[in-house]
Amino acid sequence: MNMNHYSVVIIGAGPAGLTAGYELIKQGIKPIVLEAGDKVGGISRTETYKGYRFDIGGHRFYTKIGEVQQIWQEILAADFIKVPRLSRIYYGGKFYSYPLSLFNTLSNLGIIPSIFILFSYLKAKVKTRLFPGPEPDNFEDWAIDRFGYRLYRIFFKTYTEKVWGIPCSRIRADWAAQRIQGMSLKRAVVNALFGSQNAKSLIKKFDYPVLGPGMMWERCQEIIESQGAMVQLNTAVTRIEREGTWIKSITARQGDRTIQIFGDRFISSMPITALVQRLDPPAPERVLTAARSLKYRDFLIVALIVNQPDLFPDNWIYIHSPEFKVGRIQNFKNWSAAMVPNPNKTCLGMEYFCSEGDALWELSNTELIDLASREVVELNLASKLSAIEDGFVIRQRKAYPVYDGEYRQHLQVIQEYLKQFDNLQTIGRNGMHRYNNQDHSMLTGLLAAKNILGEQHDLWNVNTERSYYEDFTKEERSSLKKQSQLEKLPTAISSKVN
Ligand SMILES: O=c1ccn([C@@H]2O[C@H](COP(=O)(O)OP(=O)(O)O[C@H]3O[C@@H]([C@H](O)CO)[C@H](O)[C@H]3O)[C@@H](O)[C@H]2O)c(=O)[nH]1
Repeated sequence: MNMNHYSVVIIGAGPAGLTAGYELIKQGIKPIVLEAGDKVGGISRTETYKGYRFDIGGHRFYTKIGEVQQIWQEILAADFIKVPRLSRIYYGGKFYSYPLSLFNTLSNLGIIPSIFILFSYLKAKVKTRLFPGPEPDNFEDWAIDRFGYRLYRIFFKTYTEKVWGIPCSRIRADWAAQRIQGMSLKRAVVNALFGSQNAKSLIKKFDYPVLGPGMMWERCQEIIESQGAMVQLNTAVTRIEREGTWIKSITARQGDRTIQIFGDRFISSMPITALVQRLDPPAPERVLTAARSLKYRDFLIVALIVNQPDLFPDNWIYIHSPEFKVGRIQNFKNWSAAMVPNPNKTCLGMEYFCSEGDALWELSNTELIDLASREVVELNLASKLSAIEDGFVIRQRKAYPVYDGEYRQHLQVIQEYLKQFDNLQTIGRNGMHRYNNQDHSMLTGLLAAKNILGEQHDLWNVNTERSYYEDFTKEERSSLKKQSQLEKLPTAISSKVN
């Protein structure tokens, strides 16, 4: 067995792990990064099929976190493009602009249903004013309180249930509080009427690496390696050896080789459940039980190559209608023209939310490509089946940590146990079982590295203390703009690499 010692060992080369590595090398520490997969970027990687590039989901680069914006600029400044945001919701045979536009919404819904929606909204408002109760703990009650039943049914229930595969009444309100708290009907109407005149508005343009999000992480890997640190791919952690509450080493499989890596400090972005289950000697039974009880939602994407140049103008479309299994459709050339090798063709990402082992997950690739092809034609987004030339399937395990009724207490048990380990920090989406976006995952990686350098940050507060929402005030927007102009100046690291 091969054995080595490193001052810092990082598990996972997704956005969180690589950000930790990047910060450490900037400060002169050379960590080793171990990645189970064959490429870097985690869920933010870019896959390629016959020259067509696609995301696992869609990855916009926008953030309110100055430090993250700075890292993006340092790594990729010249290779970002500005992409206009356009997305719509498909429901009941109609397309709704998103964010909602008053005229489009009213004309799609019709006057009478719109009046019913308004009354149901007012009913919810009157109820919460006259009979204020405790904050609802499930998503259904949370959304009805804020939007009224009818709006909830059209714009939240069906899509949310597709994403999570469980009824909205079984999803904790924490999820909504983290993702959609800032929205209200009143605000949607003000936005629709006054657009950018409104104090806060959703971003209309976002940054995107010209070759997809994976480009950011491949470049980050290059920078880390150019400074003498190592990113080892195809390296799956199989055991984490501990002495009490001190991690001593990690055993990993690299093809048919087994390696053991000793370290002083460990940072892990692997799923927190797997981390706990790989501890040796094993964690206490109550911690293992908690780990077995946390759940994930999986995801699969069917990339369809269509022999038509322009199918629709959106970056992506949400498919709320329950009669379609597809949840969201990405049109990658509308993110960056360089994502498709032939401008006369289109590559769509048909996204299906599912759970490993369920009927969708178990379909063969051919069946999935047939299903996606049929659905895209029935949605009138592609003209005919014969226009679909080819397809490719990617299955992504553990795409989303599930916030069901019990997750909090299970996570608490694991968190309390892991907090006793002085040389281990968990970061990132699955590393903390928190539905982070890329920027918040990166921030946990950045702060973990800073902790190693002597600062003291509580990673479990990230995303609860820093705002998630993608609406920006004019002040926030102009401060980030100023900052990114400053950051276009080469820094020590980016000038070395470029
Ligand atoms: O045993 C294991 C298990 C996993 N890995 C690798 O760890 C990487 C984790 O990356 P990722 O799942 O992408 O998670 P991370 O928190 O670093 O990144 C976040 O970014 C966004 C995302 O891009 C959506 O916007 C999201 O918040 C998080 O995904 C991955 O490469 C695994 O293969 C391992 O090495 N060993």
